Amino acid sequence: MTTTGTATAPGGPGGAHRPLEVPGRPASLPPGARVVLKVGSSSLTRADGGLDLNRIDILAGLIARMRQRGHDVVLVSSGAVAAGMVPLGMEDRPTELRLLQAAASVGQGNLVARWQTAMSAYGVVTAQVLLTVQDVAVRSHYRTVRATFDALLSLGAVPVVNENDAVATTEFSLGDNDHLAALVSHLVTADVLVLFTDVDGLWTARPGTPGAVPVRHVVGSGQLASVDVSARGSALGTGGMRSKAQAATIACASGTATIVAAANDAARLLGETTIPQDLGTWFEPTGPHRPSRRLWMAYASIPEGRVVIDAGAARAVTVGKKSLLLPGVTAVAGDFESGSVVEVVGPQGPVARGICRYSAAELEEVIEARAHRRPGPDHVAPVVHRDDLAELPRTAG
Ligand SMILES: Nc1ncnc2c1ncn2[C@@H]1O[C@H](COP(=O)(O)OP(=O)(O)O)[C@@H](O)[C@H]1O
Ligand SMILES: N[C@@H](CCC(=O)OP(=O)(O)O)C(=O)O
Repeated sequence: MTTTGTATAPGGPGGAHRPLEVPGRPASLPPGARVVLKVGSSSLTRADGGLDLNRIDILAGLIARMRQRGHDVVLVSSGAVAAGMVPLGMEDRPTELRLLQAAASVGQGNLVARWQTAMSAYGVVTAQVLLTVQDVAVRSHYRTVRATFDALLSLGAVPVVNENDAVATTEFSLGDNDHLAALVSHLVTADVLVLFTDVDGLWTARPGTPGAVPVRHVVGSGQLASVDVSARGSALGTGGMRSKAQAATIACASGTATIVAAANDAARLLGETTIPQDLGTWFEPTGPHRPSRRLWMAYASIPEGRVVIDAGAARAVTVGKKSLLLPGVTAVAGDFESGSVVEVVGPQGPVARGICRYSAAELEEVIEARAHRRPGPDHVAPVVHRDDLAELPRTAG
């Protein structure tokens, strides 16, 4: 993790945050709500390339007003690659990793400098937080990052977060900033996640497609089954609407309400206390706020293997809220030690992640003995105890 910040903190909302319940589509941002704002590359760049300074200034002013109204705000800002393209004379977003890293290295400094200039004009202190996948995948790092965010928010600063693209590799990158914003929402126990983009929220198909209409309210990921998010995003964005729907599902599963909206509507959404009902797509939380260890296991950890289970065990784990027991395990993939995080896969796909109390070799021995109808090792412990298990939501696409 890399952090840099400007000098003086004005104080402000900050402090210990007790998560709020945000049911339905509220008429206003709940007082004291902790908000993560994510702005996509497409919303931060001008048509002719280069950063859209006007947009940054408008958003900075809105963030300052939110802080005055008592909200803690974390900003996840894309745009490093886009900001680096003009100085490096690149006309199109590069696809080669080393060129992406070069563009991001040039652009990130410029990007955060712009945010700092814009926010300090409103008296807001900003802090740059650049994260790598290891910063969230390794449990001890995850805890450290959480403590850093806590400290920054309690001091009244607005963290400006991005992936540390200069050192990210394709194998280990966090994917896209929608996913990063959902992870950051977990890290700071956000009440609301706002994903700003270049369209008015989620539509039944890419806006402009004949018959496509906006979806204003989503309750549960089942509703996403009939929505087409397959069209790719803008020339500068990475994940399109699919990654936003997935991020919303991940945030909502752990108590964070999510709105996907056009950055053009930022003033209507954040400038007043009331939230217009005809704007963006509101995703309702589908579960309560969860302890950070479970969130880390489910969404941030990198599983070291897979434990395949039958339909009965999948039901016991998901519907019955039970521990995973040995008889339900049908196969194992990967070479992991006991105590590793594994993905638990049912007949319909992944259902949970958890800490496995057996090594892959021990589980294989049990499965082998069962297949040959001979007595197996005398194990009694659950494969994954309920306390070490985190269910996964079904995500869009
Ligand atoms: N069902 C859909 N609803 C809305 N937008 C969609 C849909 N399917 C694809 N898109 C595309 O997703 C794009 C936004 O994603 P992206 O370009 O990655 O934005 P950002 O840079 O803000 O992350 C929109 O410009 C739109 O064309
Ligand atoms: N970290 C990259 C952005 C990656 C990304 O997900 O971009 P976007 O789809 O525009 O939110 C950058 O700053 O350019």
